[in-house]
Amino acid sequence: MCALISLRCRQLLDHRIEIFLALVDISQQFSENGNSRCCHRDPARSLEPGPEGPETPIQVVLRVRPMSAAELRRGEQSVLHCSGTRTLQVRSPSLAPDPGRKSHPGDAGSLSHAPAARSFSCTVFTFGQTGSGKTYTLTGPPPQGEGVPVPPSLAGIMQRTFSWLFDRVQHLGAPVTLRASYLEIYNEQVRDLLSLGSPRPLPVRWNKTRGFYVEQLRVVEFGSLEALMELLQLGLSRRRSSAHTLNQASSRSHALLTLYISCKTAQQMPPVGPGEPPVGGKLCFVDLAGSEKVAATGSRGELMLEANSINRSLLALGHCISLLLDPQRKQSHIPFRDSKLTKLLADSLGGRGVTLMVACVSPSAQCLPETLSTLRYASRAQRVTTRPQAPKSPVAKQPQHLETDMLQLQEENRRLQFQLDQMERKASGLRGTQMAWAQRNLYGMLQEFMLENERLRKEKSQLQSSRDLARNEQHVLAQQVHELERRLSACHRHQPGPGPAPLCPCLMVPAPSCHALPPLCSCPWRHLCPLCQAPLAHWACPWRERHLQQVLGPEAPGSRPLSARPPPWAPPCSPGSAKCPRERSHSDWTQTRVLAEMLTEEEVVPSAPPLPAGPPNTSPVLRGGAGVQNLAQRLEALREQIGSSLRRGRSQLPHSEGARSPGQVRPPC
Ligand SMILES: Nc1ncnc2c1ncn2[C@@H]1O[C@H](COP(=O)(O)OP(=O)(O)OP(=O)(O)O)[C@@H](O)[C@H]1O
Repeated sequence: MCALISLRCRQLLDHRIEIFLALVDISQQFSENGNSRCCHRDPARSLEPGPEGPETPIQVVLRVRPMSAAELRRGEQSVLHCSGTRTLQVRSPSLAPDPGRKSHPGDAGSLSHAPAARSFSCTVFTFGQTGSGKTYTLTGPPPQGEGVPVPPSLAGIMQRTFSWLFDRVQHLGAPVTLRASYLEIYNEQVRDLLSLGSPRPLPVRWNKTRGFYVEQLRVVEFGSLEALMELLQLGLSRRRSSAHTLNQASSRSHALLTLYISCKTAQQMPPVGPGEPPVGGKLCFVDLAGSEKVAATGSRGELMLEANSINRSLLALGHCISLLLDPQRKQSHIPFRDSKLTKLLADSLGGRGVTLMVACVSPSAQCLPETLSTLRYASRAQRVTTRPQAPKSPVAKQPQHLETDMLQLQEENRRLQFQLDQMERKASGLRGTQMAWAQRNLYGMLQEFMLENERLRKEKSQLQSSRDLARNEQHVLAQQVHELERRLSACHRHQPGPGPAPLCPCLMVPAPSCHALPPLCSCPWRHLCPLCQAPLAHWACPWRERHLQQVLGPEAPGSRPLSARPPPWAPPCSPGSAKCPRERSHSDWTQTRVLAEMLTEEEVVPSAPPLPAGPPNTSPVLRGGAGVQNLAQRLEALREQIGSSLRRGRSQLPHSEGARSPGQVRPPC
């Protein structure tokens, strides 16, 4: 026997445990043992851990068991020969006359193992014809009797891995929790091999975080190698097996033993629901039941039904593998739901784990067709790639993911329903035990659909209620904002005034009505005298009265009562005013101010009269977009105009006022 794998644990920065799956030189291990052979490619590249993340091919190795006593008794010949570590030779008169020929191109010879991969989730599974040595490879020979230990050289992969693991955990020094679960898939039903009572069928469920998992599966914590070995023996003793022509102790079920390795400290572990395995490293050993030709094994009745179920699930597995090989199909749907086996291996085959497959074959000439079929299977499987990733902690689901998941599940349900209908039609032609078996299976599937739908409905209602909550929260927030705004404006209203309003220096009206409305104040001379440019804050223009008369003519501030004057914030010339020869639109004026404020983000106080009347402006005043761009151009033009008009005004306002006629300095309006 050999040690195909060894495990290494190490503490990660994020305080979880990572498992390294290190493939060791299998050929050496096998030749040490001497009673079996293995072929693989490139054994030298074995111990270096590979990079995490990129696609990693499934590792496939081949094991050829020695001829059994029964085969020798029957006078069968051995037709398989390993030459070196890379080539399997087949000597079969029926196949080809050339004794040195490879079994077929690219099969055993191309069974390779790449540099070791590492991941949290590792799977080792054995497959091959019935009696080819799968169980033996994983668990070694059965104990010869009470208290007679199996020699370490004959121990199976599992026992070797267990002792290596304990060794490493002790050296690691960190507190580590080790747990195990052990189940079998018998006649498409999952049974817990570690259950306290008698094993009963358990449902397989799916969720985003865990993928497929078995509900209510017992996960047992263990602290010593002996305890783990006991769990293994307990499971092995409960597993279904029967005798047939090719194997006296043939396993009638697929068995999955899973070890969960996680950090012990509570704060380093995400919360785990009752019965859920902990998050962390995972190592799964899968002993597939052997494919069998019912005619060759002589199976009848119950045995035949078992064989059919085994073959069917192996077929589903093969189907998934071939789809996974196709890069285009890989992106689309892989029918992992077609059987319990493919569901539970979905993660290993198409997911985030590292997988090692051990193809087991018998060297007997009688088994050659099955051997070749196993080799083809292996050859295909080794081209399947996975992308190793650390499992994520079970965080709260994102609603949008939840919705997508639900849609996917519903789609699957529809498809499965269709299959179920078809099967039901087929089953109607069956009789007796076959009918009973078919009914049992159909009923199981139906039950699963119902449970899954129930779960879907629950998740949907959860999603709905979380949305309602969000909406309510939004509503409450809006109300709070509204209330705050209301209070703020009330505060402003009740603020004490600044005292008696000063008079507007230009029009001599009380300032509140003019200056208290700065954004809309249209008083054109609020800051600068339009004639001499003196700042209004220091209104000291010696010609003030005359300027005002010049600007306003007979409408000068002192010539009529305040009440009769136009409001100071109105544009100097009202729209449509007959007195204004160059009429400007009031809206132009306002528009320009709004725009200027918008562009400069400051209060804009006009420093000159509004625009001369031009073609009607149709562009709307918009915050942004083409309208704003047009207006910005117009504003620029306006500035130009104001500048030139001011320059002109200044040049016409020399310090000797006698050089000027009154009409000359009158602003445009
Ligand atoms: N490497 C080996 N050395 C010696 N004997 C072996 C070896 N491999 C298998 N055998 C023997 O071959 C027989 C069949 O092995 P095993 O039960 O492991 O086959 P299997 O593939 O698991 O069959 P099944 O699919 O029917 O369960 C057993 O008697 C076992 O002891």
